[in-house]
Amino acid sequence: MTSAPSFGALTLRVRRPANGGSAIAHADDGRVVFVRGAIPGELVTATVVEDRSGFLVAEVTEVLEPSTHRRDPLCSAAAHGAGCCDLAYVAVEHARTLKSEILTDVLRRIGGFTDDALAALDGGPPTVAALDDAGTGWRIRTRMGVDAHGRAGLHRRGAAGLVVGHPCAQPDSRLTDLTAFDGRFTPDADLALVLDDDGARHLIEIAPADDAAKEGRGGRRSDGGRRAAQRRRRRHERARRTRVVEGLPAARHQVGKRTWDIPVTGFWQGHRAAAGVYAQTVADLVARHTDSIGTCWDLYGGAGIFAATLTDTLHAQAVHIVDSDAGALAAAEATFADDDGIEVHREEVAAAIGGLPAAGVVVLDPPRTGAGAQVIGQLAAAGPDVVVHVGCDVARFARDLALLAENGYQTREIRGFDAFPLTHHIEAIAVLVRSNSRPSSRSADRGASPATVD
Ligand SMILES: C[S@@+](CC[C@H](N)C(=O)[O-])C[C@H]1O[C@@H](n2cnc3c(N)ncnc32)[C@H](O)[C@@H]1O
Repeated sequence: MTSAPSFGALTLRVRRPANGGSAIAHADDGRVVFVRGAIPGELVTATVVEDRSGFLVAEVTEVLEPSTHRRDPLCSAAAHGAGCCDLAYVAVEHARTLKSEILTDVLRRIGGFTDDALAALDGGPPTVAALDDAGTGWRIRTRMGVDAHGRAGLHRRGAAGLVVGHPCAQPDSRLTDLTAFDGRFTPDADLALVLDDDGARHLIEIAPADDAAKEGRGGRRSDGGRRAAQRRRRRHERARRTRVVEGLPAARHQVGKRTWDIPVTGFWQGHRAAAGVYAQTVADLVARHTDSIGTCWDLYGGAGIFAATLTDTLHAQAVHIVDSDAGALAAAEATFADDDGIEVHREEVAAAIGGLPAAGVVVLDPPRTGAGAQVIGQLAAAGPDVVVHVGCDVARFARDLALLAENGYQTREIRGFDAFPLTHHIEAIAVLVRSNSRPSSRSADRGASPATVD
């Protein structure tokens, strides 16, 4: 990557949305320009900030012909340079329309779906649906940083430092009003904040990172470098001291009849409606595609939201939850202490699959990196009849669907969810069925019983 002083400012007609929050235009020489801060249809001037082989990246400096969907930024923090709400300037409903276009586009380009294949899906080409009516104030779990004066703030986009005194529009406002703590946090610490289902706030301070751990923040770097740095930061974070500032070390969340006590520093869906909607969606999609459900796997299962719905709604005989996170699995063990049918495996998914009993239904909910070729190959070799893929990065999700297709699984339905309003992120859930006649090596002992949906 080199800077491109020769390009300077460009005047561009912006054509269509791109995955990742930019919009696509073409420079006079025909090169593709990914424009940040623009809405398809607009005429803008933009400054080139990156010149990569084959395409440019530019940032809007002036909107000459604004879209009717342009809004004053809904997020004060983003308007002041924070990296939180990259689509804060787009009306939330229109952003959903753009996300639907992006979802079908990545399914075509990366997932290998033709227009006919998308039209043939149950429900037709997928769209991105709202999780609830709230475009703002939906987040119940968030992270913040602490500046040198002990004040909470949001990390800047693409740069070191914090934006202080300007709230982000994503969190429930009960979560991030921290003025009472101004000057009282440890400089350079991180904060984990959670609102539990009763509306109580839980706040943990994570001691300042050492220099290696700080690598994971800020600054411009290639995507691969950023992800590696994030992994290193997470590893370091586990070793950092934590201090409960308010509330408890774990927060209670409920889905259906089950409750979980999830560590404040651990993983739970960020949108208050997400866990319930995804659980219902998984149950619905599985029930549509199998009339027998015996043993299931909940891969990357965390605390076991899907294990619960497979057991409680679909009456699975046995569910194996696999996750590498000790905190999530401790929560799962406590929640399922009286369920003989639910077993917890603390392992990497790739290492665990070979040792699990055969399953007729597999739900996988990998992190943003997706499951990848190795895990998809192992999964397909085990030969479940039905696979449900829950993806929080649509490009990796589409790649995993393509890998599943290569391994004999046909996608039947895909649903998109606007689980991160004000940002470009999209959640998608697909159901696939085994379409080849290759028998599973372990299909004999599935112990199937009729699937019913409560
Ligand atoms: C998107 S979260 C989903 C968690 C859970 N399904 C839920 O909805 O709460 C991804 C989960 O994958 C786990 N994870 C990430 N990489 C893993 C791996 N290689 N093997 C096992 N678990 C992994 C994380 O600990 C995290 O709990």
